Amino acid sequence: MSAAIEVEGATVRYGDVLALDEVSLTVAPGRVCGLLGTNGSGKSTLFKTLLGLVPADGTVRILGRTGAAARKEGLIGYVPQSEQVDWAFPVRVRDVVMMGRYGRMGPRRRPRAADREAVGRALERTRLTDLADRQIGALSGGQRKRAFIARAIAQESAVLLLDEPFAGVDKRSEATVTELLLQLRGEGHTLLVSTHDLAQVPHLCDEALLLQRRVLARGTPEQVLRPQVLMEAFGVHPEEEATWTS
Ligand SMILES: Nc1ncnc2c1ncn2[C@@H]1O[C@H](COP(=O)(O)OP(=O)(O)OP(=O)(O)O)[C@@H](O)[C@H]1O
Repeated sequence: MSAAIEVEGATVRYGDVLALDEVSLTVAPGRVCGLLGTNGSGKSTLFKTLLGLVPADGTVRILGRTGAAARKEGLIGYVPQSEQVDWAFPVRVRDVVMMGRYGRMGPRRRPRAADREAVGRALERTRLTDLADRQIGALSGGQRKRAFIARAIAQESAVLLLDEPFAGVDKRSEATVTELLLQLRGEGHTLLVSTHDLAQVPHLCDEALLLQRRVLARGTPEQVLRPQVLMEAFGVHPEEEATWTS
C-alpha cells in the first residue's frame, strides 16, 4: 500500500535561515509517527510544508497528492500549536469545531444536519459537549487543545497533523488526548504528532523521527529514544529528563 505521508529531500529556507535540510519521512496509512526535536528544530515548518503552506524543495506527497491539493480536498486535519491561535477571537467552541466542516459546505457555509451531527459527535468524543457554547478563550489549555482536536475529528480527514498536542495541558486532558489519538489510529487515520514529551512516545507512536533541521534518527520509538542517540543529539538522557524544555 502506498504511503499516507511521503516526504523526500524537503529543504525549506526562510531568507537566510535553513529550517529544513533534506528531510525525508514516510508514514504508512494507519500509523502514528512521533516528531521529536527541540524548539526551533523545524517541526512546525515540516507541518506547514506538509500542508503546502510553505514552499519546499524536494517532494511532498499526502495520499499521492501535493500538500496543497490534499489540504484543499480536506484530506489533512491540522491541530496548530497553541501559540499560533488568537484566543481573543470571539468564537464559541461549537463554531471552532464546525470550521472542520467548512470544506464540505458551499460558499455560504450553511451547516446541514450531517455537519451538526459530526460536530456533536466530535464534541462528545473530546468531552466538550457541556462547554460547546463557551467562548474558546474562556477554556483551559487542555480544553482548548481538545477543541482543535474536535475540529480535526469533525473534518473526518484521513491524515492528522498535531503540533504539540500535549503542551500546556493538564493530566486529565493529556489522558483524554492520548486515548483519542489511539482511537483515531484504530479507525485507520494516519497521525504525525510533534511532542517535547518523550514519555508519550513509546505507548502512542509506532515510529518516531528525531529532527534537528535534518533527520538525526528515524525508526521505532526504541531505536530513536536510545540513550546514546539522545545524548549525542541534545545531551539529554530520557530517564533523567522525560520532557524537553525550551
Ligand atoms: N516565518 C519565519 N521567518 C524566519 N524564520 C523562521 C520563520 N518561521 C520559523 N523560522 C525559523 O526556522 C527554524 C525552525 O522553526 P520552527 O518553528 O519550524 O521550529 P519548531 O521545531 O516548530 O520550534 P517550536 O517548537 O519552537 O515552534 C527556527 O530557526 C525559526 O526561528
